[in-house]
Amino acid sequence: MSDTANPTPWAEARETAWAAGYAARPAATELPFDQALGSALAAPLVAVSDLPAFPTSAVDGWAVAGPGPWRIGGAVLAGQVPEALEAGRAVKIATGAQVPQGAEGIIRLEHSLAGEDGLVEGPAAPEWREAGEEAGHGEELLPAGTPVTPPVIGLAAAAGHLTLPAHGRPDARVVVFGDELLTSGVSDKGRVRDSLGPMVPHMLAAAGAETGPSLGPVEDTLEAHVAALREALGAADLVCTTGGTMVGPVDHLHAALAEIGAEYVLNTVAVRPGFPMLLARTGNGKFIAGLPGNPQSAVIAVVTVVAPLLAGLRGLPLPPLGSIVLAEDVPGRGDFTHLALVDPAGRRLAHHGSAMLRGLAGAAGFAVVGPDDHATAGAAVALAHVPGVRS
Ligand SMILES: Nc1nc2c(c(=O)[nH]1)N[C@H]1C(S)=C(S)[C@@H](COP(=O)(O)OP(=O)(O)OC[C@H]3O[C@@H](n4cnc5c(N)ncnc54)[C@H](O)[C@@H]3O)O[C@H]1N2
Ligand code: MOO
Repeated sequence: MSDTANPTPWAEARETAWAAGYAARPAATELPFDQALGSALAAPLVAVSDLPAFPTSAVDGWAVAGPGPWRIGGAVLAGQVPEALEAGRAVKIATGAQVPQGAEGIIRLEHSLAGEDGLVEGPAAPEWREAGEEAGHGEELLPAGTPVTPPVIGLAAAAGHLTLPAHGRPDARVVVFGDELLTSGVSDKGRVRDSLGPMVPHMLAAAGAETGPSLGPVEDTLEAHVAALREALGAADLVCTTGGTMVGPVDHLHAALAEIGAEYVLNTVAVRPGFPMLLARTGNGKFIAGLPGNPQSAVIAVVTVVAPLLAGLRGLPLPPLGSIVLAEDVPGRGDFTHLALVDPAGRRLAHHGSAMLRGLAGAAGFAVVGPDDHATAGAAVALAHVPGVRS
């Protein structure tokens, strides 16, 4: 818990948001692969058969038994169960086919000489994968806690599974506040285009949430804010609001949170930009992340609060920070953390004002300059990734 006079240090805010999500993560259930993707294994992954389940040819060739030359008889294709091979016999075998019992070697097709006399010759070697070579039946393949990535799904399928024990994907919705916002056309006469409504849902999806189109812009009255929050919370585990985090004449977020009985997990963070962000929890355990209205500050709130919270809700560890070598000096921001936009070469981007998205659109992420620090060219500093932005 914090108050605006006592903002939470940035690193602590990430951990607090993650811990709140982890404590509230749904019970693990057996989920189809596509729903388990992006979560963490809630139990070890175990092989349901030997892997491979039978000796499997690694090449296209001739399986042979006994001393050569060998008399050719038949073929064994992938998917078939071959008969045992007698000494002096050769059978054509495909890569991936089950090796017949009694086979002592396989001659690669390109190394073989098959004559019109029905005999084949060539160097025979045990070019197959033994049953259980990769894993034995019942063996633990991966420990609980392993992030479910596409290769984990492939391995699970190979090992005989149809589902994985994992934490389901949280539902998240964006609610955009602000009478001044337009959803089409160009900014003019005091009205500006809503840039957060079209952008933030994609970041939530990249951070592991199930999401849909943003709601709003919501009228700048307390009643409309409360109604929009209630509507979004009816369908979501996490509601991300944009704007209204400060104390301007039409900033109703704090009053709306009080009205619905939500309690702060975090209220302001010692970071620039992004200071007025917040995280609150409702009486029935749902979350509201208040993203500041300035677009870059809103993204910093996604990085600081929302991505760690979603990781916790999926049973994953706190998203790790990367690292980047700076190509130029980056000043600190006093006793606040400074999140500075840098490109992949470690150069600061122009157009990095908190109301701007131009720098962010070309960035590798945010270089982290800690409180009371000043980072110099050549220094390696932490890099905070933006969900959906590869770096
Ligand atoms: N007296 C003070 N005023 C402000 C302070 C402060 O410390 N004292 N902090 C500034 C900081 S830092 C930020 S960040 C903003 C946060 O304001 P709110 O979260 O209340 O956001 P709004 O006032 O609603 O909007 C701010 C700004 O962002 C534009 N905006 C809002 N939503 C969108 C959107 N969806 N798409 C595009 N642009 C958006 C809005 O038009 C405003 O220009 O407060 C400062 N003020
Ligand atoms: O912190 Mo505000 O979020 O600087 O623009």
